[in-house]
Amino acid sequence: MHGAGNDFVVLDLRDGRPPPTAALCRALADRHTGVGCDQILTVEPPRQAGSVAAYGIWNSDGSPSQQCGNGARCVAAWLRRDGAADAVAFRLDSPAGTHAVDDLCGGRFRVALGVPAFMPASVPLAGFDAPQDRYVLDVDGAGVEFGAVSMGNPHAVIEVEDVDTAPVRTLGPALQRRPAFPDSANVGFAQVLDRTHVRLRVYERGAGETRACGSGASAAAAVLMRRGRVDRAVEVDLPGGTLRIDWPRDDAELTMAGPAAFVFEGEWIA
Ligand SMILES: N[C@H](CCC[C@H](N)C(=O)O)C(=O)O
Repeated sequence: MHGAGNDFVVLDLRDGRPPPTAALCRALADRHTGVGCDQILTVEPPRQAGSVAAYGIWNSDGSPSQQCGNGARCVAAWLRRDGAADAVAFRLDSPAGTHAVDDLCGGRFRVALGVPAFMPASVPLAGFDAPQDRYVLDVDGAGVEFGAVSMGNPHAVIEVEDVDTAPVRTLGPALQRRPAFPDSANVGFAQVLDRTHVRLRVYERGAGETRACGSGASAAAAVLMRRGRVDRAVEVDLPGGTLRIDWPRDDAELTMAGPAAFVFEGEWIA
């Protein structure tokens, strides 16, 4: 499956099979000797009463994550197709919490991803006690200014003049490797076009640059909204597609809406 070009192998483990090992995730994700994907998603029995199912997330390098916005929409589409979610509104559990999902029809879904967490300890971001709209870290001798927020997974957001020329594949890994990010980070490069449109590229933790990052679009929108740079409803244009982010108030849940598509089904020959 893919959500705006962020692609996934989806494993249905609702029969109680164990989650994949890191080695199996890396094997599945290999784009030459495996299936090829940015992340592996597992569909699992619900963790909370009232939820239809739960999902797990593993990056292509085998590392686990607590959240995947594009993946949440794909799991929602999976559950609607197999009838487990028999209503257009239902709830899904992730390692980050429980999420209200709306099937918007036409292959589009909206997911409530919780309240963005800006406390440094929540990101986590070490070396800072109170939340700041802008942090500065020294990266290879140069000061890099960024915002930081957790969507259940850690994000750094750098504002740039032009995403096409942003140093995504050099500064992304350099920043996520800083000791200030003890759990690494997904690094977004955001270009504000106007108050309702943002362009974004994301160098993801555990996967490198992806064609879209749902939690990254949410994180970038939340940082820019808190700075007053954009309105509380924005379209985020990523290389693989456009996501709609709404975050009406700082104490409200943020919602992310976008596509989810099935690509191929097969059997893994171990
Ligand atoms: N690389 C992320 C997980 C996948 C997130 C992304 N694909 C999304 O749509 O949110 C992390 O390690 O936190």
